[in-house]
Amino acid sequence: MDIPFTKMHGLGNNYIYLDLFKVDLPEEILSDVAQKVSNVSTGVGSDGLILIHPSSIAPVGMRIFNKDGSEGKSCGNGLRCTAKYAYENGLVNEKKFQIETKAGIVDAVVEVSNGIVKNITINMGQPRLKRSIIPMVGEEQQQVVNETFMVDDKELKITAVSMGNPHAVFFVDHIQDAPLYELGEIIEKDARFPDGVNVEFVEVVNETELNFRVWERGSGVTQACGTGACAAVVAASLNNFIPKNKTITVHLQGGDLDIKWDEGGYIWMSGGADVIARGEYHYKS
Ligand SMILES: N[C@H](CCC[C@H](N)C(=O)O)C(=O)O
Repeated sequence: MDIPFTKMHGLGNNYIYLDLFKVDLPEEILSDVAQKVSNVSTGVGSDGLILIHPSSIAPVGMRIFNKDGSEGKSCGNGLRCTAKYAYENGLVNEKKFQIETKAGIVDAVVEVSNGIVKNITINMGQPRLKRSIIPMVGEEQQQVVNETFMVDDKELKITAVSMGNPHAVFFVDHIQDAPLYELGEIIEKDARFPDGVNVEFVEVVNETELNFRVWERGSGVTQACGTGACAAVVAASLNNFIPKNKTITVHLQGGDLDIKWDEGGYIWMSGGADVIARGEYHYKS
């Protein structure tokens, strides 16, 4: 099956995007397509697969599948790329519009120059903080802020945040010392997270800057994670490392995102998105 695709990235967090306004794929092959197309040797190579699809509740919808074929519920970098694609390909004709995700509907605003989307701001909604919603085992109504979290014989301090997808945030003194490869996969698959978890290590540079690295559920280390950057700002604020309602610059491996947790409790994410290539993927089941 030959499938037209667009490869796009947000700060190096790259996905293969399929436009389901133009192609139709059976639900049962999506996970297999995600695994195969993401393979850098035998596929196109990416952090996963994103579907831009018709929606009955918004002008456009977005679904994300990780490199391992698992489906996530939201994707910050993916939402910025989806907004860019939707505007530049005429799926929407306003600069402000909504996008449906499995984590709920988000509001997008695109900044355009000569018909090209240069920057995208997304209202990512409100963070979910109760253990039962993260989800994380333990007292259901509790939040998880600066809690002791033992991994083998290592004592870590965890703050857990959901942006519709689960994030485990750990603060470190120096980002270059973050145990991304030693602990990323262990924590991702820890039984205390029934659905698995995205794992972020964060260094507080000052009260308006964070350094950030991520091990993603289902994809491993990526250059950037938009929902993770939102979770990092929420966690830093909950720990009183940074103020609320101020724009925080998050320095990710692939570049910077501006994030604000506003007085209404909404998280705003602003950053770029780029097209890498267009082509035709020869999928074999
Ligand atoms: N890279 C994405 C997050 C993917 C999340 C996915 N790994 C999961 O929740 O399973 C982002 O920019 O927000």
